Amino acid sequence: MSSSAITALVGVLAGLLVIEGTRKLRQKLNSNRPPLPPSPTAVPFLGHVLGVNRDAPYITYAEWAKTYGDIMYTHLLGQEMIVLNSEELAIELLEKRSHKYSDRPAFSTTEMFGWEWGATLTPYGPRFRLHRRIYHQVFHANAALSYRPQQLQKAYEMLGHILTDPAEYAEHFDTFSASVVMAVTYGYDLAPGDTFVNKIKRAADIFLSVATPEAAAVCTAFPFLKKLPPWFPFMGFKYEAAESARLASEGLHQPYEWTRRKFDEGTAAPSMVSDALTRYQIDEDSKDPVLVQGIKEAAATVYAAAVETTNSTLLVFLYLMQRHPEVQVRAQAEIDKVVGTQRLPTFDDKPALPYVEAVLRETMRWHPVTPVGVPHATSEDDVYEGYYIPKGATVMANSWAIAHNEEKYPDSFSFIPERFLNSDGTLTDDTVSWVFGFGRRMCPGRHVATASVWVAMVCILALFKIEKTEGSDNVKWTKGLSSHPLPFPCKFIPRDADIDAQQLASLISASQHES
Ligand code: HEM
Repeated sequence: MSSSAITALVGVLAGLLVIEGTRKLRQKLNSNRPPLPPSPTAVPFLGHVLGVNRDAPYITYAEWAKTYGDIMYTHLLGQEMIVLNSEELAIELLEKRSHKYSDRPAFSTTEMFGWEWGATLTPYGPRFRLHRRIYHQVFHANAALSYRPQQLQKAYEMLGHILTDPAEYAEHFDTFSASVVMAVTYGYDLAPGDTFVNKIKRAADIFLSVATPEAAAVCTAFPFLKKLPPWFPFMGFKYEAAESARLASEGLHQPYEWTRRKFDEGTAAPSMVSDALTRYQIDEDSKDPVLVQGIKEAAATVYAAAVETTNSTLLVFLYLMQRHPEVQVRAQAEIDKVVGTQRLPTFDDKPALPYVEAVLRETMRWHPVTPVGVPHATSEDDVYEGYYIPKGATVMANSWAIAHNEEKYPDSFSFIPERFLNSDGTLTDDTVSWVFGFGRRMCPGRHVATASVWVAMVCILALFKIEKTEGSDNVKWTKGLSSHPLPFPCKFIPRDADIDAQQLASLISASQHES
């Protein structure tokens, strides 16, 4: 649903909200509870819908924090929201009181788009615990080490694709991110152009671009909208919802069934799904349908949660590199000293490359690709520092505001990897873990994610110099829950002018011998 459609809908239907808003307000005035957190002035009953920058709400919230403080209350068409604008507060509530703050808001559009099974959206309860158990078993820090050979292999393949076809780098990033995820989740070896994952990708793309929180808020406030046909004015998004629902259902079952077949034949490569089938001794799906459904849900969610975020981080990295040749020079000097020029980097080099790690951390800090994280929700009422936090409120930790906390990150809009280095060149303790969220919902794939982004970055820096070209300064950024630059023109110049596919193959072979 477009922004103008939402605004028009809001205008037409505002009157209905007045009745509902009056009822809620009366209820609130009558109770003896403590005050809500500070809040900007709202349009009566519509809330803050008109004051929030819809393309980048996190910027509005960070601005408001200067006046109202780090904890704020807002509401959007009756949906109450608490915005946390500091890392300390997010830890205080989302981690230390995680038993109350680990639910997810019930987006009324989720089911319409066919994503009601998504682990990222699951309410805090038994299904959530099953998903998290499966994730923990396969993605905890030590388990994540076992995926490094696949990650390295896929990064080397990506270098070959960029070398032969640099203009299509965004597609190569995507293939890299998707192929790591498919290997890790299903043991599936994805080739470029492979259509196996297109369904879940398309379903995730539709959901992320169309099922915005604003569309959800409108449908929640006016449930009858869900019943209107797609040809009804402003309801065009329902065509996309129907397509998303069909694709999401196929994406939920088909990749699982592929791995199940391989598992039964005894030819399945190690993966999250085959690990779960072995661990829970599921020799037949009918033996424990609830568990099998949980495995399918956890696995299919990984694709949606991992590909876009990994890919987005690589696009931010590229954007920063073409603007900061001095950072490339320093990183490449470090790589050349440790790795040399007769092979490519491997994970064994990681501890000896602190500057490259600092570039990774500064990239994730400079522009968090999920700027308001993924919203949590409260499952109970709470009181914090005298403020009332209602049950059912959406709670957002504003990563954007955390990234731009000038006390912790001075000159925060500048890209300065050195901020993560001590004076002796070793790394500081700040791993920017907050970009992966907080508490019981914190990203379970963070160890896999940082390894994927690190290996892709270090390999690109080892082989190429990235330069601006015409159009490089005209970069557009995506809007919504996930934020990253849209592909922009830039040059990948091989650092060794003579390198060709054959020489790259020799470098790869020397590196594999080394690792
Ligand atoms: C740079 C890449 C990534 C970033 C920035 C990122 C960030 C996040 C964030 C902010 C959340 C929400 C946390 C919260 O609610 O507090 C999340 C959730 C999640 N992430 Fe990631 N993620 C990345 C990559 C991955 C990867 C590679 C995987 C899987 C291998 C993954 C799997 C998940 C899942 C399943 C959830 C939902 C967890 C839940 O709701 O309980 N993510 N991620």
